[in-house]
Amino acid sequence: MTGTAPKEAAGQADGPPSLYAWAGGEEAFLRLTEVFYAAVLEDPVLRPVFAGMDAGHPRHVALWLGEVFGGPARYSAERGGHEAMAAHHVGRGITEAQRRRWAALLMDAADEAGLPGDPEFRAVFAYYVEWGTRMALVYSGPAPPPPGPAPMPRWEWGITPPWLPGPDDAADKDTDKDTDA
Ligand code: HEM
Repeated sequence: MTGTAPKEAAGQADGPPSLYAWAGGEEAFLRLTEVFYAAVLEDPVLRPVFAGMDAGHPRHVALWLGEVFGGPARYSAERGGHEAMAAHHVGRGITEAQRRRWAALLMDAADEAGLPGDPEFRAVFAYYVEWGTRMALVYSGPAPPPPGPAPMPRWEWGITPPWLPGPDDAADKDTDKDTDA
């Protein structure tokens, strides 16, 4: 199923809400990674990679994604931030086939977990997933970037902000009324 963004996330007064709020907050990211890793463990390409994963892994990735998309900095506080996340991928030798399957299953999981299906949200989501999986490939490969503190990636709406009804729409309606009268 594909969801719609909750109305309370609209936040017109202060500009667009964060991607995190638009997605549905902590609960939505926890749902997403739960659905995703259940599929990963059934998948012939990815099962061998994740067979021995930490039981808390889905939750940790939910915290990471939440922080990337503008939520609270919980991955940084609880799991060591970017440096620790990158280190989890070092030496794993992820293949392009595994990367692609990871990205494809996460997109499917976004549908199944009911994340917003609007083109703007999904475009930014896909942008991050493409970038993030390619970075995981680089870190897992033969010449990873040197370890060290690096800023947490933070994703915003960029050139595809969400569509929100604004004051201009209301003004248009008033004008129509005046014309009709
Ligand atoms: C946007 C892309 C990705 C994100 C956001 C991501 C996120 C993460 C995070 C946050 C961790 C550390 C979790 C913790 O703190 O315990 C992690 C670990 C890991 N990641 Fe990724 N990852 C991505 C891509 C990939 C890909 C493409 C693969 C392989 C196909 C992969 C394989 C792994 C593995 C095997 C671990 C260690 C799991 C464990 O033993 O607990 N990741 N990832």
